[in-house]
This record gives sequence, structure tokens and C-alpha cells, in this order.
Amino acid sequence: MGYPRALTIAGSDSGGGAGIQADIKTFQMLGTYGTSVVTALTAQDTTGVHEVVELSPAFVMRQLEAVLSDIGADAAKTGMLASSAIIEAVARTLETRPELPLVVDPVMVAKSGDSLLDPGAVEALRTRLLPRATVVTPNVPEAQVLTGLAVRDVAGMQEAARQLVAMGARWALVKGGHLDTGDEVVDVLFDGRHFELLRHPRIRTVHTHGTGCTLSAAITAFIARGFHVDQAVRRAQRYMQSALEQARELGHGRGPTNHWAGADLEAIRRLGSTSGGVVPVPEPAPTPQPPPETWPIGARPWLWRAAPFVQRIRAERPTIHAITNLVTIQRVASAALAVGAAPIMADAPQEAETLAAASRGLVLNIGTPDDLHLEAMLRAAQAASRAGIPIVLDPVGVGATTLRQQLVLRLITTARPSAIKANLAEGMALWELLRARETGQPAVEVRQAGVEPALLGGAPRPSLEQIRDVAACLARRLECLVAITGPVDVVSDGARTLEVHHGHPLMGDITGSGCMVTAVVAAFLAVARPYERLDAAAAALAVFAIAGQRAAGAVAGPGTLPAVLLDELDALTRQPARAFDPRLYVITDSRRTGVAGVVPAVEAALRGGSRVVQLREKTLPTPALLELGHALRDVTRQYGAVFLVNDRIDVAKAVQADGVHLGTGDMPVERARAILGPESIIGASVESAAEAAAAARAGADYLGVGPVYATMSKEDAGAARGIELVRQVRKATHLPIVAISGIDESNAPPAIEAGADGVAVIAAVMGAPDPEAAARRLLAAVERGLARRGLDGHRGGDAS
Ligand SMILES: Cc1ncc(COP(=O)(O)OP(=O)(O)O)c(N)n1
Ligand SMILES: Cc1ncsc1CCOP(=O)(O)O
Ligand SMILES: [Mg+2]
Repeated sequence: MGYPRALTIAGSDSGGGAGIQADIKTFQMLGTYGTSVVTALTAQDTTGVHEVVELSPAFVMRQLEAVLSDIGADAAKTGMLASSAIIEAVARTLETRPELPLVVDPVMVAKSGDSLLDPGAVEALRTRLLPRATVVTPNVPEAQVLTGLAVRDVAGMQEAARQLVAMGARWALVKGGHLDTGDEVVDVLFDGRHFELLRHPRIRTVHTHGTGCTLSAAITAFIARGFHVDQAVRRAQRYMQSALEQARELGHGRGPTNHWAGADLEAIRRLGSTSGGVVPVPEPAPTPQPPPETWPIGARPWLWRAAPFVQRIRAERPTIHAITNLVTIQRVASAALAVGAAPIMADAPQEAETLAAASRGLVLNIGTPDDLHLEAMLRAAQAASRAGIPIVLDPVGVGATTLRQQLVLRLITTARPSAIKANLAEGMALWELLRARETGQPAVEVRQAGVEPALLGGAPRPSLEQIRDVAACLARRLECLVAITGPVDVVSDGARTLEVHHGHPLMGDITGSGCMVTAVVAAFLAVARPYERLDAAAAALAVFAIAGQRAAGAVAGPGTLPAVLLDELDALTRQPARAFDPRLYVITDSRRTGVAGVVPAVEAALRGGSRVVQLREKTLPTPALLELGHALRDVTRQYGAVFLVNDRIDVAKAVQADGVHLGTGDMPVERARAILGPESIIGASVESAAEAAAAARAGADYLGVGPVYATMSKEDAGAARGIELVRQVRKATHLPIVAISGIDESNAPPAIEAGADGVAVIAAVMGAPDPEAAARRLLAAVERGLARRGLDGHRGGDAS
């Protein structure tokens, strides 16, 4: 339950590098649940295929029916199909599932040269499977066999792709690795109308066993996770590139690619330790998401957002290796320490690799460059890259000298940073540097006075929109997060761009605040799963900015600011705000449970995973409401859940609830805020995009969006508006939204896919015979919706 499901129909490779084994490893790595239908068994290793035993077509069919009828699949692929009878069996069974996306990897010959498809079966592949294919992924020899063309160059590949689509495949990806195109490989992707030439560097390795299987499995996994085919292909290619780059010695022949590529190796290691760990999901490339995300209202949403990371930093105390400048080294160490990380400041080249590889995050700050720093940084960066440890690069004063430019260029070409944190002048200088390198033109000078931003000739400061563009373009170009700090901090992964509108001008009057925030970003990235990295970086910037804002408000001047800033960082992260996890929001109804049944039912829902509870009792007298409120406050605290009261600000205050939920007929949000103060959570009901925008302006912290489906639980609920309402509201706001009204486990996923962050329910949990099981099932349904929406933080709303 809750996983995107990917199915492979292929042959077994006893050597584990190709076939079913490669597919399952890839599926697992890329965040999908893998199932398999075996067509043939091969006695195989890295030197070749020694024997093949085909399974009967009837048994292939039996496996396929078993998997599809029980587990189901969100996407499937075919690999070695061995014979026309097996192709026929597979094609016939798949006819009953026309909606299932199918990637056809037309496996014919192994890398060792051994045949994996009966020559007579090519026609069956062409006529029975190609018309059913969502994507067909031949290499050049396979494309030649399928089309009868002699493919000698990219134009030939394009012609082959055209014919494959004419044979019925929806897309064709013709892979150009076999052609001699020098240091670059060109693949052709064709959708029947447009060609895309996908270019990537040729990786010179003998360890290419299973590349076709792995690539097609990766495409299948991304399609299963809901990515559009061309997005899936690009992401799969990145994974494939890393798997080739990181391949290691194995066996005596052509070894396998490294299916762990991109994995959070630290997390895998932790899985074997007594402290447990997390399941790694490799970093997906971002999908274009133009509108910037802004959380303009107060610090609370950011503190909730930061809470999971802060909790992990305090629990795991990640070691951060920092090679930083001589000016601010102590402040950098103190900042990392203040948020709960364990800094190690070491810049001797001789120990750089060992320390970097043993850390959870690496800070590279080029503020005072010399030969020793330079060598240490390069060594540490390469060791961290190899071990998959996040690197945060602070290109201090990169516009100022050629030495700094060369150093940054070497760092970003030899090791891939996870994030770059720059001030505006540094961001712009970096942009110019890359542009100049690519076009061969001299860089426009972006002068920097010392390391402070001072744009050429007193040019006006770029607009926020331009800064966002610089961050997003740099992030795309460098394939890493780019944060540009200033009065508004902007951070982008190239697709999503977030802004932090906190901070204080006094922070500009102390030296090293930028270096400190880089260390804080590294601490957050150290505990973030790869797909959470943008959120983690933004949360780090926000925590730092909020601490700065609070500290600056409390000091007489810049002299004491650093000390108070550390106190604030410590305080903000030592007792982190409770995370507002809106995935399953449960609302009480004593008409369904009886008054005595409310608390047990809520506790069951909490055991089932709910982390927000609302006391909503329209008919109970106030004394009974207070009594229930006290009991619910206690039980929700035990589970670390948020407790809110519907309508009644007085009751919320009296029972020390975390906040209230208000509708249009209730106390206006601004007035409630004035009464409850800045730290209370105030939710607002909205029925349109305009109401959502107004509620956000008024200071709401989250929105209840409905009625989505018909309900029996609220007499005065209007007509159901469907998930289109959620979609519209999602476009209008970045506040967390919960979909409400008539939600159950069957209709929750589409509401989530439309952009809701969670669901608010009465009947589905409080009316269920077993509220704990019901909550668990509903949460799984929400997770399914979130998984389909993509694990990279895509927030839904726009269907593309
Ligand atoms: C999470 C959530 N969303 C919407 C509502 C409805 O609030 P309101 O419109 O004020 O209606 P009543 O619940 O007061 O009848 C809600 N309670 N919770
Ligand atoms: C409180 C509320 N506000 C809009 S619909 C609704 C009731 C939701 O209850 P159910 O989940 O049983 O449909
Ligand atoms: Mg109300």
C-alpha cells in the first residue's frame, strides 16, 4: 500500500547486473515497489551467458496475472522475452490492461554478444509489442534489426525513431552509445512530432553490463511515480550516468553498473546500525515549476517546516567538516554547534579526505584561499562526492580575483556540490563566469569590494525577480541548489524557487553571517533525504534569518549581535516547534462516538498516524467542551500532535490548545490573531482561490478547502465542488491546505494529487468501527497521492 509499483517482465541474470535483478535494484533505488515476471533463466556472469532455460509461456502468463490481479502496477517494462510464444503470452495478457504504461526494451543480444531472443521472434516483437509500447528503448543494433535500416549517424537514429513510432510505439528512445560520436553520446527521443537530442558525456568504462536493462527500468520507475515520459527519460539518464560513473570492479569480465548511484550511503550504513536509519531515495531532477514559493506570514510556517530537520540534527548530531576562511572560522564552528551539529574545522590536505568521508556534510568556503586550502578543498570535495556526502560551497568573493574563479571552477567541475550559497554579487559573478566559459567570451566584470556585494558602476540592485532568475538558472546549469542571500533570501533547485522574507539589516553589520549560514545549511542538508534538500536548505536559511531577526531586535548594536544570534539559534533549534503535519487531520464528532467515546477515538486516530486533531462540537455546553478540550490537549501532546479548537477562541485559550479553526461566519482571522498572539495556529475555511488569497493576507497559517465531496457530517455544507476547487486554491497560495468534506480512503489520493497537503475528516475516522485502522488506511491513501505527485516536493495543482 502506498508505493508506486513497477513491474518487470524479463529474464533472470544470475550475475545480478542485468535482467530482472538489475530492474529490481533500480526500481528499489528509485523509490518504487518492484515486482517481476521471469521469462527465462540464464546461467550468466560478467564474462557471458553460459546457458538459458526458457519458462513456459503459460507460466509467464500465470506470473503476470498473479502480479497484476493482486498487487497491480503503475508502469511495466519488458526485457528479455526469449521467444515469440512468450511475446504472444505477454502481449495477450497486457491487452487486458490497456492503461498500463509499458516500456519495451527490445533485448536481443547481451553485451557479451550472446543472443537473448530467438531470431524468429523479432517479428512478434515488432507486431505484438511495439504497438502496445509507451516507449521503446533500442540501442543502434536493435533499432537496425527492428527497422531494417542501416543506422550510421544521428540522422539515421532519427529515421529509425520515426519508423518505430510509425510501428505503433508512442515514444522512441534510440540510444546512440554504439555510434562513434567521440566523447559525447547522443540519444534521440521522438514523440511522433518532435525530436530531442539528448547529449551526455561518454563514460569510458568496461563496466557496462546491464545498461539497457537499468535505463529502461529507471524510465519505468519514474513513469510509475507519475513523471511524464520525457521527464522520466531525463531522470533515468542521469541515474544511468551516475551508475556508470560509479561502477566498481566486479567479476572477471564486463562488470555491472553501480545501482547504488545517488544513494544516501550514510543512511544505508545507518540501516545496519542499532540506531536505525532511513530508506534512501536518490535525488530526482526537478520538474519545471515556475511560480516562486513565498511564506510571507510570520515565522511559524517556516519553523514548522524546519522542525523535522531540526529534530533530526539534534538527534543525530551530524559531523560537519568545514574548510573555511581564517576570518570567521570560529563563528562558523559556533553556528554549526548552536543548531546541534558537530563541527570539525580541519584544513590540512593530509587529513582532508579521511575527515570529509567520515562526515555527514562538507562546507567549502574559499574566503582566504591559499595553496593549502585549495588542495584540502579539492581532496575533501572529491572524497565527499564519492561517498555521497552533501557539499555546500560558499564562493566568497568569487568576482574579486582570478584565483578565486579558478578555484570555484575546479571545485564545481571535479566534485558536484549539493548547494552553493552566495551573496548577490557572488551569484552574479558566478553566472558571468559560467557564461564566459561556455561562450568563450570575456566575462563582464562584476566588481566586488572585498567580499561584499558592490555591483559595477553603482548599477541598481537587481529586482527580486531577477535574483530569482539568477538562482534558478545557476541551479539548472550547475545541477545543484543555489541560495542567494540578501534582504530576501532566495533558494532554487532550478525548478522550484523559495524565498525567505526574514532577517534584519543589522545582520549585514557583522562579519561572517554568510559563512555561518552556509554551515547551518550544511547541517540541514546532512540530515535531509535527497528529495528534501530544497526544503531543508530553505528551512536552514529561514531559521538563521529568524534567529537574526530576533537577536537584532534584542541587542544595542553589532558588537553583541553574534553572541545573541548564537543564543537564538540554539533556542530555536533546541526546542523545535512541533511539526505541523497536515497529512491526516481528524475532527471530533460526539454525535458519532458519544461524548465518552471522543477521547478513545481520537487516541486511536493518533495511534493510526493522525497528527492534527480539531475539537468540533456544535451542540455541547461550554463546560463539557472545556472538559473534552483539556483531555484532548493532554492526549495530543503525548503523541506530539497539534490540537486545535473549532470556532471557539475562548475555549482554545482556556485549554491551551495550539490554535483555532475559523470559518467565514466566525471571528475574522486578524481579530483572532490579535487575541491569540503570533505563536497560535489559525486555520481558515475557504471555498475559492480569492478567499484563499484573502485568508493568507489576513495571516492564516493553513487553509481548510471544501466542500470537496458530498458529506453528511455538516448540515450547512454547500454543494460539493470536487478536486477542481483544491487545484484552484493550490495555485493561489503556498500555505498548507487540507481538503475537507466527504473524504475517504478511495477519494483522498486525487484530492492530494490536485495539490492538498492533507485531508481533514470526520466520518472516515470518527465514524469507523476501528478508528485506528481507518486512520492508518487513510494515511496510506494520502501517501499514495503524495507519491504520485512526485517525491521531489512538487506541490500539485497544475496537471502538467
Ligand atoms: C480543517 C477544517 N476545514 C474546514 C472546516 C469548516 O469550518 P467552518 O467553515 O467554520 O464550519 P464549521 O466547522 O464551523 O461548521 C473545519 N471545521 N475544519
Ligand atoms: C467540518 C466540515 N467542514 C466542511 S465539510 C465538514 C465535515 C467533514 O466531515 P466528513 O469527513 O465526515 O465529510
Ligand atoms: Mg466555524
